[in-house]
Amino acid sequence: MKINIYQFIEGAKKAEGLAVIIDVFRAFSTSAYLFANGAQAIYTVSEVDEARKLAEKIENNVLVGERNGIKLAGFDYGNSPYLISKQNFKGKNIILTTSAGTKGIINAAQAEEIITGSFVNVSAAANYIEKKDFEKISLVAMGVNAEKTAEEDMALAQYLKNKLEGKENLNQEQLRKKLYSPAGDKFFNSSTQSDMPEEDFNYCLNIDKFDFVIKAEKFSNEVYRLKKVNL
Ligand SMILES: O=C(O)[C@H](CS(=O)(=O)O)OP(=O)(O)O
Repeated sequence: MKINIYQFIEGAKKAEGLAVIIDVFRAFSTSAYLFANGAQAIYTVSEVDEARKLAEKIENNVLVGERNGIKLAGFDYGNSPYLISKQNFKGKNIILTTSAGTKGIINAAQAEEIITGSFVNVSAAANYIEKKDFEKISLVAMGVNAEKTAEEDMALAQYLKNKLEGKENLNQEQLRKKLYSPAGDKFFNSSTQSDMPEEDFNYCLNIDKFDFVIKAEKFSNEVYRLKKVNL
């Protein structure tokens, strides 16, 4: 198995074999909490207008999304795993657009298969990858706004690579210490607590809270559908 680590949209475009699109803070941590709280499917789109248009076609939908971390006007929820974890989404179809994570999925069209990457289900992803036995694994760290390295996304890429290669990893305490600052700074700003609450930091770094994988499948040219895969 050959494992490559890529970054940003260009990295997603290069992804081959099995692609893991990584967004720890926060899109794919939030996605896991959405599925854990009953979401039926998550439709990911790049652009805000596309999300609004899709909402006219998909029944029983809930609009979730942000730009610069702040909930979008007219959307039901922002991208906070903590706030999402307080709601029941049983049977709901989520329409999700975020600054980095959802764009990565749309751009990984050359990959044979796409799953999401976050700490909350990293061991499930590793087990899934081992079972699937692809020759090429592409780990794509989406970064901040898909254009600047995010330490937490690179940390997940390295953690997953280490796991697949049977190497030692940081424990939860060490990981939280490493990512507290500057990576986690955005969660400790008193003026943005309603969009990026401090609880999000630990919610995103709760290693292996969930034992399912999130797989992305093409729904239409501009839309991928995420589904929960139990191992
Ligand atoms: O909502 C988030 O935390 C981020 C905002 S940004 O990329 O850091 O500007 O969006 P995400 O797509 O979850 O990385």
